[in-house]
Amino acid sequence: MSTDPVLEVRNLTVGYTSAPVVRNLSLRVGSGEIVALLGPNGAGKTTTLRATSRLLPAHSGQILFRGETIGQRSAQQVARAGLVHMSDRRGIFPGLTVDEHFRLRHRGQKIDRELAYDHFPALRKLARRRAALLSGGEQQMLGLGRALARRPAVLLVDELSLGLAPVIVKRLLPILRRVATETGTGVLLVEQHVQMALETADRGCVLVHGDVVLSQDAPSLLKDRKLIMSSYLGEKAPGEHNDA
Ligand SMILES: Nc1ncnc2c1ncn2[C@@H]1O[C@H](COP(=O)(O)OP(=O)(O)OP(=O)(O)O)[C@@H](O)[C@H]1O
Repeated sequence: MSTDPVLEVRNLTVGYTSAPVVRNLSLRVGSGEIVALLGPNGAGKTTTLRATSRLLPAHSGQILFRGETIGQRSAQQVARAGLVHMSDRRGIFPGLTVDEHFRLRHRGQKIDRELAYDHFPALRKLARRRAALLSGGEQQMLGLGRALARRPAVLLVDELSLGLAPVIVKRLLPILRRVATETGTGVLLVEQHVQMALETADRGCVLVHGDVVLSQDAPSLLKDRKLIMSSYLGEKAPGEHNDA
């Protein structure tokens, strides 16, 4: 894994009104690195991702993508340049088939359909099925397939696990790991399954009330997972059998 930063967030302050939701947040994602952004509900994780992909204007701070500031660029421009945001809404069109999703351009950008199927071979036999009829896990594969087929330099993933059984998330996260390691894509991952996120990630940041309270390598955070969950995430750590 290289440590070249493909994404750097410096002193980001952002919110929806004059009151910031996230304050002075700084983080770096290296080439081929997965960074998990953890935190309780309402901590500002989604807001951070939205500001990073320019969907939400920052109050202050800098976002650097491949070493260049993107503060003046639109969300569309940064998406085309390779900073891809996979939101919790997944970008699924219920009336379109799987294959149509992979043929459809994304903001004018062609999608590598074969690459999408290579990542998710299970979708080949569902090619003609409309997205509305797919299971939640299959829909997530479709959204992730579309995102990965654009060969992102940086991928922002918001709640891969939303509405899905942990067993499905457990199958999807290794695909992210493989893509990051093999292609150098840097991944910023918001994930509610703390154990699984840290098993996949290289590093983790814990965000509480808009402030980064902890930033460490994933194995160290995993060791202290129970303490972190009770101290920062406002919940008791579930037994291994529940979360693994
Ligand atoms: N569009 C919006 N307008 C106003 N406030 C918002 C908006 N979206 C989010 N917020 C507020 O900003 C704060 C941070 O929300 P955010 O969605 O970033 O948190 P989160 O850490 O992703 O939480 P969760 O884990 O519950 O998804 C919350 O208090 C939320 O109510």
